[in-house]
Amino acid sequence: MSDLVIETSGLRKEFRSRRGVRIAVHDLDLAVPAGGVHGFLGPNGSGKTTTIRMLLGLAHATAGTMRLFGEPVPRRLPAVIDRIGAVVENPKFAPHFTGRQNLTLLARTIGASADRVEEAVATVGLTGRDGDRYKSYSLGMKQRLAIAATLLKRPALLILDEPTNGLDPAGIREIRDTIRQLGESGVTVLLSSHILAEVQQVCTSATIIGNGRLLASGRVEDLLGTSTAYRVGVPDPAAARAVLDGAGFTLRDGSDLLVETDRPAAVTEALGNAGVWLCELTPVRPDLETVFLELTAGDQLGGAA
Ligand SMILES: Nc1ncnc2c1ncn2[C@@H]1O[C@H](COP(=O)(O)OP(=O)(O)OP(=O)(O)O)[C@@H](O)[C@H]1O
Repeated sequence: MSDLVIETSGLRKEFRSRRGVRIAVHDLDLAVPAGGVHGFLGPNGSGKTTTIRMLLGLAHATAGTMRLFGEPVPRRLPAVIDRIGAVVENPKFAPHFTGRQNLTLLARTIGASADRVEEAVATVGLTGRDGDRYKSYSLGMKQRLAIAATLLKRPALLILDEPTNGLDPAGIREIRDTIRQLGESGVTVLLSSHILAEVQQVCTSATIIGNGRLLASGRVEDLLGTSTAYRVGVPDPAAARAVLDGAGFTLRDGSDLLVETDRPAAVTEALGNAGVWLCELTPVRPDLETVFLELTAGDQLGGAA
């Protein structure tokens, strides 16, 4: 029995129109392990929403197979849907009702108890603002209420499609903190986004797609790789540059003095021997954005043909 919460194999989606066939999702093998936050990353138009819509039975797959909690979907979706919460499109809430009233109504509809409303409000950090009318909420609060609504049935899998779209930095941070806490509480979160910096801070694993194709997948640590460059801080960078160059080190172009090496002690030694004293030697790891841009370089907007 697989411990993958989401699994697709050869998943494909073609859109046909008079202009021809557009392949939005291209034989995609997706593997999302249980627990933690899994980033589903790709540029605009790379097929993230289409994939999510297929997983949730909102769009038909042209080919391939999908499993949620080990069950083949869409055929067995009714058996697992109660374990899944999703924010895919803008949810509809009554603008004149408070956040709490909206959640209470929803809880009654799905047969969830009043404690769940309390719990969901607290989890998304809306306690204290849940008595305010929905129409007075900031975009970030609206998005958090949408997440709270999905938590009423205590899902084991939460699928969030671009939850920070249109939010300002404060709103992004609010959602990020909420998502991180959910991941830490044991919920598996699939977080689709094209905003890398923010995703890097919450994801434990990630899948990167471009033009509907899988480009890379794995633990964020592994996707980033290990650092092979160090930032050198010295009072006289020109002198240090000359010393390191003379000692045969590879230096990167740029305003910072960056040296590529797997022997940082040798940098210290070379500079010390020349009487140039370090005040900083910091490993520089590639960030997810760099990895992402390298992987998706050349991808055009829109699906592959
Ligand atoms: N109903 C549709 N008919 C035709 N083409 C579609 C349809 N839905 C999506 N597409 C195309 O499929 C491709 C993938 O779109 P999708 O919305 O899945 O990408 P995305 O990665 O979610 O992008 P974004 O980050 O902009 O939301 C795009 O080229 C899009 O234009």
